[in-house]
Amino acid sequence: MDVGDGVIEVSELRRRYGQPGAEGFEAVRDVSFSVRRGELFALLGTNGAGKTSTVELLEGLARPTGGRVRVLGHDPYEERGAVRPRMGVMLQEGGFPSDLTVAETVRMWAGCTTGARPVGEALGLVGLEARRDVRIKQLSGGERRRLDLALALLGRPEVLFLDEPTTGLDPEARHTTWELVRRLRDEGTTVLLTTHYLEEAESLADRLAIMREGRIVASGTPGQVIGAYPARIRFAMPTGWFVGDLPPLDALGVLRHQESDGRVELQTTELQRTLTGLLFWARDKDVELEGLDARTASLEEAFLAIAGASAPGRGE
Ligand SMILES: Nc1ncnc2c1ncn2[C@@H]1O[C@H](COP(=O)(O)OP(=O)(O)OP(=O)(O)O)[C@@H](O)[C@H]1O
Repeated sequence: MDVGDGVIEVSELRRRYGQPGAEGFEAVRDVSFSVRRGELFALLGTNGAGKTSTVELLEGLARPTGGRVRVLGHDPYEERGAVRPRMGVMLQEGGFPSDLTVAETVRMWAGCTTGARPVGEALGLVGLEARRDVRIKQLSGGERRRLDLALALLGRPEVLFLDEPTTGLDPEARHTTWELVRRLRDEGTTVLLTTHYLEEAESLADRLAIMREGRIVASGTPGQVIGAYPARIRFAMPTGWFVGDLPPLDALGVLRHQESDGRVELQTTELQRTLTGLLFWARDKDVELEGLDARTASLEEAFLAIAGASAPGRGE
């Protein structure tokens, strides 16, 4: 993986929970990746895969047990003062004083932020201007999430860490947030995102990594990760014809096939070759493949195959 121009550089990172000397539990095991300036990198994985444990090390909230982290060229734990003013962090739980209003909260935060945006501008970014005088305890879960994002953006960060930023947002607010994140990325902000919404990762990420049991088990552009998984072709076998009447499936690049009630599903990593062979066969036999549907794997299918390959285990 490229290093050098990496705004975030992580190599052989490890994090163990528990008392030093005791066996404990290793939540991050030998993780390496780098994120370039203006790139949006998504870290995916099932619950407990180690995403938050990794991101907290990048945010300088804990010291790694092993390996190395650099953010903007600095060790985020040892040189926190050099890095913190240049990063924006949106944690999974904001935790604000519930009696303050939205505007008071932003103002309080601005007091400890260098070069903070004006309150109105920060709230405008996330569509909360109209809620500025509402107390935190009266906000909906989605509005609190948007306030979390406004606070993360307050200091115009060069690096933005977003830990499940759209959890609890309605579809419209989620799309608005995606637009905002895209705009920030296009303006040069480097973004590290964790999310359980695969559509979000597929739509936003320039590159992504999937974690399982503390390790990265797949990484690349969404297209590369998806491309490693078979495409599917589905159709109804024409009346009077059987799968055995098709050209030899392995010669068409088919990896697996199944048939049920006359519906056939073929899996292939060579979608064009398989589809062409199938369509030529149908034309030669002058039959129609009803309900013909051909599609590449989705990130969700790839994710389920990769991340769900075995149950999370402890103590390996
Ligand atoms: N303070 C802690 N002490 C001991 N174990 C912990 C601690 N924090 C997290 N863990 C364990 O480390 C593993 C990784 O947790 P982590 O929160 O990093 O996963 P995650 O991928 O962010 O999950 P989620 O998607 O649920 O947020 C889990 O098995 C979790 O139980």
